[in-house]
Amino acid sequence: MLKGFYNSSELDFTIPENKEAMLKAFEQVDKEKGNDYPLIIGGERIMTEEKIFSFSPSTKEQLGAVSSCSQELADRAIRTAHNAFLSWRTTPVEERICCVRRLVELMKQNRFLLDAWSIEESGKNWGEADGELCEALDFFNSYIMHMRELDKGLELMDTDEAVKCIYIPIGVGVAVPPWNFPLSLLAGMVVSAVITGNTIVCKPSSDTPIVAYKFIELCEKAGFPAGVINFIPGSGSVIGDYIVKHPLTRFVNFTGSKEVGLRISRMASEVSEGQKWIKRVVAEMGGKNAIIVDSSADLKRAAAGIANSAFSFQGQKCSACSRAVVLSDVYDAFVEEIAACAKDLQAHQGSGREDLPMGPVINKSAFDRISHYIEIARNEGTIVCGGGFDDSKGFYIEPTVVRDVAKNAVIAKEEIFGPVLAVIRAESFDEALEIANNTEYGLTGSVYTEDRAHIQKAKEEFHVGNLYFNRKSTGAVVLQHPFGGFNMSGTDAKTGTRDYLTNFLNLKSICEDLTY
Ligand SMILES: NC(=O)c1ccc[n+]([C@@H]2O[C@H](COP(=O)([O-])OP(=O)(O)OC[C@H]3O[C@@H](n4cnc5c(N)ncnc54)[C@H](O)[C@@H]3O)[C@@H](O)[C@H]2O)c1
Ligand SMILES: N[C@@H](CCC=O)C(=O)O
Repeated sequence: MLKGFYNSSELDFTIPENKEAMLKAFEQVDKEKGNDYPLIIGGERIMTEEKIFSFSPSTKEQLGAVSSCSQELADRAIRTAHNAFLSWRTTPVEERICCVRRLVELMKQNRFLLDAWSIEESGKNWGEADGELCEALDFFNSYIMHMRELDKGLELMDTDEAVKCIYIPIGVGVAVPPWNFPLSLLAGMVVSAVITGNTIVCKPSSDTPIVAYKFIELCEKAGFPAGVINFIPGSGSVIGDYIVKHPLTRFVNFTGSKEVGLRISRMASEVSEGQKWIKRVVAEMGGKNAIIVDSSADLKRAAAGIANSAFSFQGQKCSACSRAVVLSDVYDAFVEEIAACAKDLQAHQGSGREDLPMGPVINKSAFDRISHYIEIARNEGTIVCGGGFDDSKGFYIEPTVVRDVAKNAVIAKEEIFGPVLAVIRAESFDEALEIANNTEYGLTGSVYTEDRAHIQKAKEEFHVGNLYFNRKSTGAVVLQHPFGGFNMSGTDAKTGTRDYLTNFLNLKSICEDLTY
């Protein structure tokens, strides 16, 4: 069934033409700086008095402003999406797919500009930004393939009656993505909704609204009818609860923190006046991911993989490793290796535009939260590398390695979402597994080992949605490593898969007695 699907390849920025194209895209970003972006409801562009300002985390420079949606306009967006649903739901699947295919082409044509805006707003480096664009393309291509299959309905038993069981769309969805994958996660939410025949109201993160707007503009150009995709940046506290509780909202697709995910889940379970359905919620949330380093592991390889998992994009991936659980007999040797990797990264940190291995964290509030955890770390272990932070020019935090952290320490239990790694000692492989599982989360995990029996044991007992061996815990690739977490990490929706699309579909079983 996967015949014909291929993963998109990331650009090689050592090729001069690619580098030049990227620099040109930054020039274009500079020209566009300071622009004002509207809401888009039913194809209409609406400017509001209230604004959300986007800032570069690398330099603190203001990049532009987007209109901020009120509850009244959010109501209009949901009603508009509801009206658009009445015709979009019966639009043939191949017509919907045509729009998505045009979107794929438009994304490719606008690749450098999308990458550049993503770098500017989120502080990621070039490779991370382009990797994200590839992930978005992979989502689209996988959803095209899955939708064609789903459109055939379920295979049923032969009978004298005419029977079929078909997938039908369910209604208006609300997409609430995070800022850390401002393009791929938002785009995946939008396209999974509309390719299945639903309509969507998208509320981007207030940290990355411009790259979101650029994507929605391409959706319009791709030919999705007005009202099918609506764009309403807004504050979570002003319109967040409102759009979740709205009686015409049929499903909510959320990715973000545990706190907001649980709030959405609670709000969505309450029935509003006039509501005729049980709302569906996809909520992909945080992690406190562990990588186990076994006695038999290649320590250099483990340290390199863990440094990449813990510090790339400044530890701001839900899949990032924030706990290294290391067997006692290799503990000291491993700490030396990981500290050396972190020191090397520390020397290569700068703005997103400089395209270095490490950049800034997203904003002042993240900077304050992470630096607060570093202060806690000083009392909970020994910092062997990093520990410094500086927000004079942008929001920079050094890659920080903390050794001798107890398994129940605060920095071993809470999601920090920054470049801070706790190194925890385990006396046996069984204890290492117990420590790895000892959080409320269950998103990603990895084990570095050459012991087959330990690999087998971890396959059975390491309870995470994405488990890896002898590699980093980040960088899931669509349809190679379907992504989604257990426990408080979320609903395990596994983006990119056929199962994922069924979150947004009903199955209708139809039977006709032919003897009548
Ligand atoms: N599991 C995954 O696949 C995955 C992927 C990326 C990020 N994450 C998690 O996301 C978090 C970081 O992202 P973040 O800081 O954007 O998370 P967040 O929870 O602060 O915000 C996520 C989104 O929710 C919106 N929001 C806030 N309050 C709301 C409300 N009351 N109602 C509706 N929407 C509301 C925000 O504006 C934003 O668009 C981390 O915890 C990270 O682990 C998880
Ligand atoms: N899917 C991404 C993480 C997304 C969350 O931030 C990875 O596998 O690294």
